[in-house]
Amino acid sequence: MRRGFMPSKDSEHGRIPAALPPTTWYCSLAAANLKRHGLDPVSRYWLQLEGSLTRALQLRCQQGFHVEVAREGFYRPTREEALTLGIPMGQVAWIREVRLCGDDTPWVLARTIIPRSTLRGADRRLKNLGRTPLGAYLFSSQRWSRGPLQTGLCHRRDQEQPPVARRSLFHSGERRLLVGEYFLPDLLARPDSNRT
Ligand SMILES: C=C(O[C@@H]1C=C(C(=O)O)C=C[C@H]1O)C(=O)O
Repeated sequence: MRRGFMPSKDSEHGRIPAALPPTTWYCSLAAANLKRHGLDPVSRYWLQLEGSLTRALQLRCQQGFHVEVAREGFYRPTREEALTLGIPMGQVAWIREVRLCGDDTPWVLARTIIPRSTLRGADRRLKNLGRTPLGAYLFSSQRWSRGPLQTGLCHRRDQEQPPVARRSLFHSGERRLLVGEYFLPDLLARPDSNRT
């Protein structure tokens, strides 16, 4: 196994970052752009895209789209994530980390933090998504809506890790969850990447 990577049972590519890179979050694309001048047009496109990311990726696939679950379970969010969600420090939450793959290639890494208080009633189903994309659940529901998108600049260890990310809170009444989406170089390098 190459250092810093884990093997993937499902992917033939063997280029899958095991851990998400540390990321600095900015309240807008404009704020992030002040730090990293000249964010390229393809990154800007994905960072600002409205609606379901799953759906947008599915539209770019020739052979198919699938979700690979890297880990799912009750874990402790970071302090910063707990603050962003307004949950007590140290309280465990349901954490889901996945790879969104187009044509068998990982295109996006996603990390979702779901507080325990969100896992009630019908939303208990959020623990049982498995390979069903979270976007299919959130965007088919009338109850859930998305807050503003933050832009993340990633501090990567190597060129195979995602350079940029975006993050937003989803709300349903008092319930919240936090979705982070990290764009991998294979997606950003596609010639049709920012064509709708
Ligand atoms: C929020 C969405 O759901 C996507 C699917 C995810 C999952 O299955 O865990 C995670 C993040 C998203 O990119 C979306 O499609 O926009």
